[in-house]
Amino acid sequence: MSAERRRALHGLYALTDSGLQRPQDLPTRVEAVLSGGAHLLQYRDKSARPQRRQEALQLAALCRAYGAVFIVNDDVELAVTVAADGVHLGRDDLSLSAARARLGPAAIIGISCYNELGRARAAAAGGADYVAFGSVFPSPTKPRAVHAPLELLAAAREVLSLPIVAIGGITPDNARRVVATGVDAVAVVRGVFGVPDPASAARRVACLFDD
Ligand SMILES: Cc1ncc(COP(=O)(O)OP(=O)(O)O)c(N)n1
Ligand SMILES: Cc1ncsc1CCOP(=O)(O)O
Ligand SMILES: [Mg+2]
Repeated sequence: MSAERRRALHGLYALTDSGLQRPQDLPTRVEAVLSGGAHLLQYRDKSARPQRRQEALQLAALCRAYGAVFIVNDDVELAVTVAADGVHLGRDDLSLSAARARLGPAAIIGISCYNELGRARAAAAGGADYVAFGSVFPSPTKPRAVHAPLELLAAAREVLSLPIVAIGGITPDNARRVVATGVDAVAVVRGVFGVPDPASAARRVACLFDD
């Protein structure tokens, strides 16, 4: 992986949630998080609302303006439509190989590995650009997520050379302990979008990483 791509997959990775604000407030909230220093943004909307395309296009433009990476969750066709930088895929989504065939070699493809190192090794061997482990802490956004403890993140860092993302229950108050395991990025929903001041929450997490 190029040094430039490695640098891009580093720092605060903010994930949207359509339940956390009025639809008309989403771009302003995202801009606040980007201005606070998020390096990556994932459009994560589990609904089938027809506005998804328009929202994703708006967020893609904002990310371009801030030099942030724009990732679409689950939906490879939406990623193509809005010319996203890549997609994030879990076990219920399209396979890594099918997504790579559709998106091409330049696309960033992230894979959910839950608490399974074996799944991460397979993703790395299959050409994933990053792997994600979680939930590190209990997550109100995904209450049934399996637990991926800090010790697993540290063990993953020892054996994996591709970028590692930690997710689940991460907030400005606990992110330092997660970053200390050596992960490349922390993925956060409520810790930045579920608070009154998203820009300052984002700043508090982003400043834990060297730039
Ligand atoms: C960065 C990141 N990590 C993990 C996930 C979870 O993906 P998945 O397991 O497919 O669950 P949903 O998010 O689709 O509900 C993620 N989206 N992003
Ligand atoms: C998508 C996902 N996968 C594991 S936990 C989680 C949700 C993370 O949201 P929050 O940062 O609000 O805990
Ligand atoms: Mg998914």
